Amino acid sequence: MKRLLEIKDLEKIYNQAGQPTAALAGISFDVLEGEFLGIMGPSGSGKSTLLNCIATIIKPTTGQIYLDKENISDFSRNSLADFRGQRMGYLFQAFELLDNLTARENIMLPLSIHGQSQSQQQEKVEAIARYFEVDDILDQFPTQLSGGQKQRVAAARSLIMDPSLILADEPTGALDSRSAKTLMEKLKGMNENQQRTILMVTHDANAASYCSRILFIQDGVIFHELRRKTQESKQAFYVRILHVVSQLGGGSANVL
Ligand SMILES: Nc1ncnc2c1ncn2[C@@H]1O[C@H](COP(=O)(O)OP(=O)(O)OP(=O)(O)O)[C@@H](O)[C@H]1O
Repeated sequence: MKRLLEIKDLEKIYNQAGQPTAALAGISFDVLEGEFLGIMGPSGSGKSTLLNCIATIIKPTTGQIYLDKENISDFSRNSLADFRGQRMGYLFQAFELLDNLTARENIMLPLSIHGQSQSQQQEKVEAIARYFEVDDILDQFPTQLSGGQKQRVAAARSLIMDPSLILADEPTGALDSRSAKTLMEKLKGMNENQQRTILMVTHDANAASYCSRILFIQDGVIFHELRRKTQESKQAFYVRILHVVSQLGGGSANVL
């Protein structure tokens, strides 16, 4: 399978009160097209820094990130914004919906920015809203929606441009377990049926058990990797994830 994302010797040094601190300490890995990769690790291990470097929100100190063989650290500001919008979709813990726009307008926003016709936009929005089971609330505003509905609207928005890569940072972090399950099943469905590539940072072992592979990071480097075996049940994979989590000294699914 094709390598969609290549991370090479990525280092990010922050200055903390005059002291250089390595949030990423030379991390390298690849993500294959169609993978659902989880990133787990203790608080402060560098997960968000890694995701934000890939999202081109922050610049690494050294190292390279290739998306589809293009070095995304080489992009000029304008092409970067374009690139971000079309090639990557983002899903965050805090939904990041615009409260003064309806669910429909929120989902449509990336399409409007990239100049698609109204009829094309409507069709696409309705299809993706049906998939995420938010088609009946499209004309409501975010403040009228439950947390689960908001996150499914945000997920629909992150996928509306057909991005090559979806970046998710704690997408279930603010959801109750039932809403989290629905969201994860929808994302997994997109991954399996449409070969969408997803990279997800999570503290939640249950959400992580939907992944095909998990990288555990600590002190800005990879210290362990788990791969879901062919035919392995989600439950059996979950138990293996918990085992690694407990070895890290957390002892509980939510401590990482
Ligand atoms: N803007 C910043 N300036 C200085 N130091 C930072 C900055 N952002 C992160 N750090 C430091 O970099 C390290 C990694 O932080 P990061 O947020 O990537 O970890 P994380 O694994 O995502 O943590 P959490 O699970 O708590 O969100 C930490 O030591 C953090 O204090």
